[in-house]
Amino acid sequence: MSNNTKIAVRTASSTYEVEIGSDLLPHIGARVDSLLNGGLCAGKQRVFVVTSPEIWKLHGERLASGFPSAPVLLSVPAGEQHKRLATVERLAEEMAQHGADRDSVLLAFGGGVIGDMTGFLAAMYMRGIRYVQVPTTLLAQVDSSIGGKTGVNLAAGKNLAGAFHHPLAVYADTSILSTLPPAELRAGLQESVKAGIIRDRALFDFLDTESAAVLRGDRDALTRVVADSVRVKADVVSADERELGLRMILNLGHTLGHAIEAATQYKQLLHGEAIAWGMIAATGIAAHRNLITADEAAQIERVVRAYGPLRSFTANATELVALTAKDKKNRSGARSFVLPLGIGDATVVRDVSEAELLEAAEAMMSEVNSLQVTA
Ligand SMILES: NC(=O)c1ccc[n+]([C@@H]2O[C@H](COP(=O)([O-])OP(=O)(O)OC[C@H]3O[C@@H](n4cnc5c(N)ncnc54)[C@H](O)[C@@H]3O)[C@@H](O)[C@H]2O)c1
Ligand SMILES: O=C(O)C(=O)C[C@@H](O)[C@H](O)[C@H](O)COP(=O)(O)O
Ligand SMILES: [Zn+2]
Repeated sequence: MSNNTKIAVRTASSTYEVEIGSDLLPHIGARVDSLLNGGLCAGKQRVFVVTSPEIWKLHGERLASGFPSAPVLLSVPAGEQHKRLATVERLAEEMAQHGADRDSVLLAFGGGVIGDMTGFLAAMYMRGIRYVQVPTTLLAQVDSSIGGKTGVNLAAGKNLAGAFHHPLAVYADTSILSTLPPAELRAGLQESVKAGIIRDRALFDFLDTESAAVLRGDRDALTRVVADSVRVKADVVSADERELGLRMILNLGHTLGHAIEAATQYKQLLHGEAIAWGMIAATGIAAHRNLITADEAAQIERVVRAYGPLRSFTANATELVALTAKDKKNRSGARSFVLPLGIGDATVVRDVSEAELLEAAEAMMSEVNSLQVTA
């Protein structure tokens, strides 16, 4: 426990810590009780844990063992297709039936899907209650549990309904990652590759040279990747909480990635897999514009593919470009697009034309379609 890493997120609206360690689960109850000034032990406040049956079965006992009394469980099925308003409404009704009040605290115990929905539930239940993030996937530990972006998907597009609402704290227990399916680990690592590309050359190089250790789940390698990725996210969010400028760089690969997810009804690719395609397309656009050297563009593509495989999906380029019109970064009709300038640096441009985007989407779909033929 003494070797735990603590990284602060400091925004205008709140300050909180991300604690990363390898045996945190049984200690989270005490941490939360202390954040609530003893309110749990005194029986004054109640904790509602949002989780899935699979995650609870694997790790619930270790989490529950640290709480003075058993938390109320709110269950959601696994899968991105459940990240919808209907699920959040059902959870809010269950909370009300259990007598949750404004002093109740939600705890998100799952991956990004559960984290995003729990944060949104916390933002809207009785107009806002507190919540804690206990991320159980690599993706959630390195990215989604931090920064207060909460929400759900609409049929019209990804994350189109939501709110900014920060957690009280984030507890990332890296030992939980040992049960994560390899495909989920790989997909989550794409967000760390993204963090390296936009802001941290050393992290990118580590992911490049140590990919074998990282992919076999070596504890030390993963702990370093989690801590370095969290530092990138915490720094960016602390500088621009509401995504008015700098924070948009966290969206590298997401404009086309989100379009892929919406076009495939959130069922064919994992989030990290979709943004991997998006990062390759964005790097292609940057290379065409001579914003990045051919050598660095090739390195990015190689590392993204190392954390693949990039899997095929069913969509067409025109449809994908049309879906990017719903991107939340677009303002007053102008498209915003994140491009890498090199390894460790990225920018937002506002002049990517529809034709340029279509060309990149067509190049991507030609590879996707060739994968379908050979599969
Ligand atoms: N809010 C943000 O800033 C932000 C950032 C990045 C991504 N996201 C969102 O996060 C979501 C993706 O999150 P994800 O990749 O964690 O997927 P996920 O939440 O769907 O979890 C992936 C799968 O892993 C299982 N699982 C979780 N923990 C496990 C464990 N320890 N052992 C075994 N199985 C486990 C889950 O049951 C699920 O089937 C997307 O909706 C994406 O939009 C949000
Ligand atoms: O925190 C952010 O800001 C991000 O963009 C992180 C992304 O990895 C994440 O997928 C996020 O949910 C995307 O948000 P959105 O606002 O583009 O829907
Ligand atoms: Zn993402």
